[in-house]
Amino acid sequence: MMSSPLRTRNSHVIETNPVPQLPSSTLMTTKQYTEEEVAKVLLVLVRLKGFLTVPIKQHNKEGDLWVTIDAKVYNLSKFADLHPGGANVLFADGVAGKDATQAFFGLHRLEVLHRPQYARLQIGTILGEESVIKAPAPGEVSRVPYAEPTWLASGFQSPYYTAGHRKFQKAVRTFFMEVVQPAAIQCEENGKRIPQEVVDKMAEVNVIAMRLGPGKHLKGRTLMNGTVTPEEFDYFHELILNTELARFGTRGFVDGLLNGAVIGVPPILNYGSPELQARVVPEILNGKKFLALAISEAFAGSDVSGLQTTAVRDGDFWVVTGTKKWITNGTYADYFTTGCKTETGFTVILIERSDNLSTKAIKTSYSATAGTAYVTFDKVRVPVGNTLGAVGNGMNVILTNFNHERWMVICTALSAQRLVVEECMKWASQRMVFGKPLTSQAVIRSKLAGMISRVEAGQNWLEHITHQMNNMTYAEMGSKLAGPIGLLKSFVTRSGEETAADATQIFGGRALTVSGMGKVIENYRRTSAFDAILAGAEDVMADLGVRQAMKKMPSNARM
Ligand code: HEM
Repeated sequence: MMSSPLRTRNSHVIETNPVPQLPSSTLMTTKQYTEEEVAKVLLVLVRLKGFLTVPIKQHNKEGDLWVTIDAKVYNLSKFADLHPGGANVLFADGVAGKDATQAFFGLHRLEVLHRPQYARLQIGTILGEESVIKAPAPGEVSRVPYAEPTWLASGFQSPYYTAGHRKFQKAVRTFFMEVVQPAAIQCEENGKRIPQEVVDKMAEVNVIAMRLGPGKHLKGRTLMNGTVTPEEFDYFHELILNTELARFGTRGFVDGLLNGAVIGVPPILNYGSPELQARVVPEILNGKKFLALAISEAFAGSDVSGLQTTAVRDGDFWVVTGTKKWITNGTYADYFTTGCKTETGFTVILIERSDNLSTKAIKTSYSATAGTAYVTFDKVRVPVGNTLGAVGNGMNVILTNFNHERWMVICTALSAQRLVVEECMKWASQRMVFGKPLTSQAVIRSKLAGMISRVEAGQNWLEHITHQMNNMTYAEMGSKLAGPIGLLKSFVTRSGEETAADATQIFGGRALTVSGMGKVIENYRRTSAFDAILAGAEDVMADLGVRQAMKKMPSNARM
């Protein structure tokens, strides 16, 4: 009476006898049933006799269409006409009523199956077969080779990271995947600023404060629910934060994630008066107010000496007039850390938004979620107490601040680059051409070799510099690391452009569409140039590195 299920990998034919054979039927619902419920289900199924006797392969026609993908059974009968790829493809030989796993993953990202409107098309699983294709759970590291920095790969050691860093990394990844990633994807698409509830949650675990790096501003704060103490927090913790937040393939959002504060608050911490710090810093670190760094102008970018915004003294006030361009987070910032021309050189002044300060969004080729603005100061009156550092010492304030900003850009740029490597590794393995995976082509493997080598070289250099930062004073960093950081930034962004070009070749037309298989590559190809410009143009960075080295050439050095 009991016949055993017969199934082949390709057809999923399963013959069953009607009633007592439920366990060996073609599918088993994912819901867990009690014995009592099972009995009820059996009764219902008895009435639907045909259901148990029809093998999956016969559900292959209009109005009755099933496919299996990775041991899960999907009923596409009603969906076929709504399918974005058209109904015809679903009725093709090798798809309708069959195992469509390979066809599906050649055309869709796994996340498609997780979208609620599609997840509900799943009506069961194939008995005795395990679903093997899974997205990493929140906090989990990827097992795709080179998808993670080596210190996170199983079996590898690192001289830099402690057990504490590992614990922190896991907590940060979980937090970012659960709390930030959904907002990142939405904001990247709709161009809106980061939602306040996400900012509040980040403030709760002190992400905003930690992104400014180690220092006294962390004192008394509970970091990532106590995973690390303020005293233990070092630049490797900050590197981890920067790495994790750039893993979503949403470059505009990386800047939208309050980068203005990351680059604009350090001058207040390092040069602001205690009163100013006490008034302004807590509300920013608690996510209640926003800040932007306002240095670049239409008149001057990397050549800060050409700035034209002026600040003129009038009693206890500065009167600031001028414009600033490309100001990240500027559209919604409450404060602007602003580089101004004063009588005796340059001075950095913290300026609060007021009626005389207006901002206008600038359309860029990355998402408006970054809040890129054109800022106009129309005789804005600012208390002299808002001066950051000595009057005339602004160039020093700006230049020392650049080190941390550029190092942060390197961290996020490398993380985004590594994500591209992961995408290419996956795609080259799952994409079939002429009956073989893309990886069977030597030219593809050669491109992968190039992109892996570049990201690994950048990572190792970054970790080496980060180690120096942990062991130097702020002033030492300024004098010793400006050159190496400039060179590394230039190396990483140049690598990024090569990697974007290689990835585009590997993904072909898919790299040109903002959704679907190549969406990460499209975003990266379109936005990697931002890293090569923001915080110092690539060529200027390379030149800075060499100029700094030349300054240190011993006068008696000869060949
Ligand atoms: C559960 C089953 C399926 C769902 C929910 C689904 C959903 C989708 C969605 C949402 C898209 C739009 C592009 C994207 O977001 O990736 C799409 C495109 C497409 N789908 Fe499906 N699909 C399914 C199964 C299949 C199968 C079995 C095939 C077999 C050939 C197929 C062929 C296509 C094609 C050719 C496109 C257009 C791809 C492109 O423009 O690059 N789909 N599908």
